[in-house]
Amino acid sequence: MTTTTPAPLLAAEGITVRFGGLTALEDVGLSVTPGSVVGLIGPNGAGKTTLFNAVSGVIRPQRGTVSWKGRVLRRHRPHHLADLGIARTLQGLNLFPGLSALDNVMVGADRLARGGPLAMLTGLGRYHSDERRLRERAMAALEEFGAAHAARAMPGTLPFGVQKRVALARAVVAEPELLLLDEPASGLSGEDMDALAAAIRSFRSRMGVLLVEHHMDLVMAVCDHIVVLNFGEVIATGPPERIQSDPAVAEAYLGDTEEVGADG
Ligand SMILES: Nc1ncnc2c1ncn2[C@@H]1O[C@H](COP(=O)(O)OP(=O)(O)OP(=O)(O)O)[C@@H](O)[C@H]1O
Repeated sequence: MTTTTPAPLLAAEGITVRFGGLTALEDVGLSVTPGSVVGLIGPNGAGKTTLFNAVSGVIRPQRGTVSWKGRVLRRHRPHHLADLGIARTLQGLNLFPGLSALDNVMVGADRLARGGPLAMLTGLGRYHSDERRLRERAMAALEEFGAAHAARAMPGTLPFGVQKRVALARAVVAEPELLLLDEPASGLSGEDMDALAAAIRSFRSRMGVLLVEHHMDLVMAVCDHIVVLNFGEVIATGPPERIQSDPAVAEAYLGDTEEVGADG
């Protein structure tokens, strides 16, 4: 029986990033195929955020390429991601403080709106013809993440865990093909953490996921494939079981505040 690996949605190859004399990444690669959850882990300062930023177009590597569906992205910037079909959540929540939770999610649905974000917010353009559809879709996204009760609330009045659910709803409401998650578990505990794990697992049927995360329980529970960085280089790749028993990974984490196989 032959199995064919699906073509990657996202492929980063040979990424090298230097900040002055410091090499943050040296010849690093990873890929995310449709329906897979890829974890990017490593001790503090390993280069995870730098790679996330290179993939997102926040920084431009000195060497290497980022490809989307086989096409090299030469000058992409973060604001191009939505049009490509890529969504991301950042360590900060980045919710608009003056908009209700529902309106925040509707802004995320902008890719589906013909009127664009400005038209949607100001009532101009085709806002009215699209509004009900978008509102329903945004509400469904809030429901999916257990935050429908917060729809009318301003983000600042909501508990942190609910704000994170709103941010996640905003990221996926436009049905991206790839979701980039930067430390989504930070600041979460208990029920919120379980809900996040369930949500990420459920994404498999709809999109690929790249997860940068310190919380090892979450990484091991939801990832299909893990890439481990240390001092800007890939030191291990593979499924969670293999990573958990890899001596090089254990050694990299020695002395770090995070322990592989334990809570982050
Ligand atoms: N803008 C910058 N200017 C200079 N050095 C930087 C910059 N950004 C990151 N670095 C350095 O690059 C290296 C990799 O940093 P990066 O933030 O990517 O690591 P990380 O794995 O995300 O760490 P953490 O888990 O602590 O967030 C570190 O040595 C860091 O100090």
